[in-house]
Amino acid sequence: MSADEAALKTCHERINLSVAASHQAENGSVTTVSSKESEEATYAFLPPIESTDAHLHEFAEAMRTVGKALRQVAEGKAAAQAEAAEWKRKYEAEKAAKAHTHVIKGCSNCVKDKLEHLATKLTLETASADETGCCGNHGICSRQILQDQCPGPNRKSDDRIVGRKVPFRLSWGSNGDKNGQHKHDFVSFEKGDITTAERSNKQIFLKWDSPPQTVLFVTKPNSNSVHALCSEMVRWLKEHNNINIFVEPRVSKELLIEDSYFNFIQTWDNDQEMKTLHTKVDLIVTLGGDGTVLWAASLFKGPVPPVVAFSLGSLGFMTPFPSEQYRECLGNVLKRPFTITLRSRLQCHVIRDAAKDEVETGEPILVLNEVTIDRGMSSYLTYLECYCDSSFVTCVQGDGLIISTTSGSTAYSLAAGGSMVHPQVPGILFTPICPHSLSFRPLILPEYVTLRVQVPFNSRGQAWASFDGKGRIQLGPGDALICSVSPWPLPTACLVDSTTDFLRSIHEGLHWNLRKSQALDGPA
Ligand SMILES: NC(=O)c1ccc[n+]([C@@H]2O[C@H](COP(=O)([O-])OP(=O)(O)OC[C@H]3O[C@@H](n4cnc5c(N)ncnc54)[C@H](O)[C@@H]3O)[C@@H](O)[C@H]2O)c1
Ligand SMILES: Nc1ncnc2c1ncn2[C@@H]1O[C@H](COP(=O)(O)OP(=O)(O)OP(=O)(O)O)[C@@H](O)[C@H]1O
Repeated sequence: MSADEAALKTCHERINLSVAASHQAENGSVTTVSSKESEEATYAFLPPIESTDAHLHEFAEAMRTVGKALRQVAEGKAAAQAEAAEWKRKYEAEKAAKAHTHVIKGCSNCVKDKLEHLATKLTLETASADETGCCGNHGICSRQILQDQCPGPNRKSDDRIVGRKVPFRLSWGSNGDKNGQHKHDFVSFEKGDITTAERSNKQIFLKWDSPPQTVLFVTKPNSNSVHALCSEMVRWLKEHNNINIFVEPRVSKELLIEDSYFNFIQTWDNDQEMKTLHTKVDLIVTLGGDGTVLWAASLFKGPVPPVVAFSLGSLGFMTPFPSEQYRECLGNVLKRPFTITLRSRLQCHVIRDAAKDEVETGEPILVLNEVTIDRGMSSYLTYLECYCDSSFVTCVQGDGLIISTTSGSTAYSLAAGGSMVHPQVPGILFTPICPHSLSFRPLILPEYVTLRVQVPFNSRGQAWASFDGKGRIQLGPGDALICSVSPWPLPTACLVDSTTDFLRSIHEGLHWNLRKSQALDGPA
């Protein structure tokens, strides 16, 4: 072997070592090596080569540059990961602090004590009604909590418009009741609002303690048939049931232009007033398709009153009530117990330049169907790093990713190959959009996890997040989206029950597994 060949071999070996070190660095161990040490190591691997061969010299220089570039990439990634971990820690701390404040603000003692009291009653008391009208068995009454509400800063001004919400009770049933599991499994209240502190896996029934007094109408815009039905239903509810009516500001104007008869309807003037709607409204009626239910859910950033969704769209997965029979349907819902589906929602935070900035303290964006991160107008693949709690899930390379609720499983996620999931199943769907990989199957994760989707610093393109198909937000390298299940689900009234309604929607809406039956004649 000549001196030049020997020098070239040494050079190759050292470059391989350098590349291996960079790979190791990418896998996380780089955090133990300072950048200076790393720089020195690179030069130690590749000392200047004394050679008269110009090509060999050029080659060695090029390889040194490659080694340096690899090191820089690995170090950049490791730094980003370290900073991302730090930001997640801050985020969790902030969340914990907020939760603590919330509990204190919400007069934790009275609510918690009542819940504990009610839970004890659930297990101890007999089925006979007590003096508050609560059976104390197989359910929770909102009455005690409502009667004992802590005075809030806006209490007086809120009460001026309409009275308090009427109390109701939730109960559940399933064939498995005999095994006693129900003792640990209940839907809870916070000042009369439905939450999923402990999610029920049973069919839930809602029973008013006294008839509802206030109904909010949410209607699809620009539709004559919807407008006509809305005005008819408002009249009927007022005249036959003496119900207070709330409508959106747009609808209020339309109804008042139509007839001064509608002077009694109420609306809101600004976001602040809108935020207190849940304290005044007993029931929401939607007139439209699934998009109108999504819209209604988006008006409530916290607790949502039960929704009765009338179908005036083409598909209607979440709109089981036939609008032609509104008198019968509304009459039943106002007077009799009815079954509800608790549809979980996702709360999303966009964190800018995740590795560096402080936690965004803004309100979360709530979605009922899904949050989508896609490539927008870009013709490049999206490149997204996904984490589930502190575990790395995968890198998405493709058109994007859908993080969906079970209610959204029949929407965009389904179109991208995700499974259809019953809306009461507690889970989060993780569905890639056109992944450039043969083995990227969709996942369903448990409901308690927090997902983080991050655009890495070395991503070629931008990414775009959209929420229930609306409100697109651009995500640049370093930005991240944090997503977890909200404590505020959307309770939707069922026409029959949760499962019957779900199966009807996939049969009628999608013609699921519709196939002509085989003829009897044929091979024996
Ligand atoms: N390729 C796709 O299938 C695709 C693409 C974009 C958006 N979407 C869906 O559209 C939703 C927004 O709905 P929109 O009405 O405001 O927009 P839209 O008017 O464009 O309607 C989209 C369609 O999705 C249906 N849909 C909505 N939610 C559904 C659900 N939970 N289950 C079954 N079908 C559902 C609607 O009935 C409608 O037919 C998004 O949340 C997303 O899930 C689907
Ligand atoms: N109250 C509202 N205010 C503003 N926009 C609304 C409202 N209700 C619905 N929309 C929007 O109108 C669009 C159409 O609504 P929706 O999906 O209910 O009707 P549709 O398209 O006729 O029904 P389907 O989707 O079943 O065919 C949706 O994008 C939705 O976001």
